[in-house]
Amino acid sequence: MQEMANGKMHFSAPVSKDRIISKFPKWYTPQACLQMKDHWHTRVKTACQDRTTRNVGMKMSKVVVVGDLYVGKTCLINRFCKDMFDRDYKATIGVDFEIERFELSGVPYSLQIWDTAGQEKFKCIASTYYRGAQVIIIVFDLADIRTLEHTRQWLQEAMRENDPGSCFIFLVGTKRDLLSSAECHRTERDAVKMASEMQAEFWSVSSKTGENVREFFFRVAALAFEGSMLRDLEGAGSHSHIGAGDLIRIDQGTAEEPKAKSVKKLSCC
Ligand SMILES: Nc1nc2c(ncn2[C@@H]2O[C@H](COP(=O)(O)OP(=O)(O)OP(=O)(O)O)[C@@H](O)[C@H]2O)c(=O)[nH]1
Repeated sequence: MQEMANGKMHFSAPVSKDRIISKFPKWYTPQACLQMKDHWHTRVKTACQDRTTRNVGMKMSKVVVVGDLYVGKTCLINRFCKDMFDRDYKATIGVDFEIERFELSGVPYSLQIWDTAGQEKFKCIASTYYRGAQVIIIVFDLADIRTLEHTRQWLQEAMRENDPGSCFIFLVGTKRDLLSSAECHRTERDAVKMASEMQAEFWSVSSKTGENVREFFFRVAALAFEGSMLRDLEGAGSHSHIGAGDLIRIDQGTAEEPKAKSVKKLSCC
């Protein structure tokens, strides 16, 4: 770490090369995407070139992953964060989280990714962690259409704790490796309709093969980062500055530093 002029710290350890995002990542399908542009917002681009922005500290957004049990939430997160896939099912008890570090257009940025339990008996605990999300990822199993039908309910529950105008919503179908291309096409058509209704961006992935997983999380990181920068810029008027929003403030020697790739388990047990 390195000390800043204002007494705050930022991480000096370089972000791993495969987490550097320089070009704006593309959507999965134009029929259900949150933004069709393929470049950073001009104000964000300008702010990223500013040294003050680059040195301001670590910005972070909260991402909450919800959906029925067994749809593959944990596997999705593990494929991206640890590049691993476990065939054996272990139910999430309560919630877990991972912190994943990125560098976007030269600016350090983190996603705090919350994995919640899909099982009914753990819902009450998991839902207490929904608050303050900048991104909500609703996961369903492409091979089990009932889980797509339940996504409306998951969205309602997540939005009960959040302001509709302040969240990016993603609808993600998992296990595409289990479907033939004709089956996949049919289910994706239904999912695109659902995503449009929810004003969500749709993605179709396989955590087993890794197909589209990295692309998906890069898209999440880019949209969340840009949204958070724009919020800061809007409030930048006379008092604020870039990074004032979700900046993690770390004073020298405190234990507040989130360890990259650290995992926390929180449960009722
Ligand atoms: N073939 C295939 N199996 C998958 C995929 N993703 C997950 N699975 C399997 O589906 C099962 C459930 O995956 P999990 O990630 O544990 O499901 P979850 O949604 O986190 O479940 P809860 O923690 O109970 O909410 C496991 O046996 C995984 O191996 C995938 O992309 N392809």
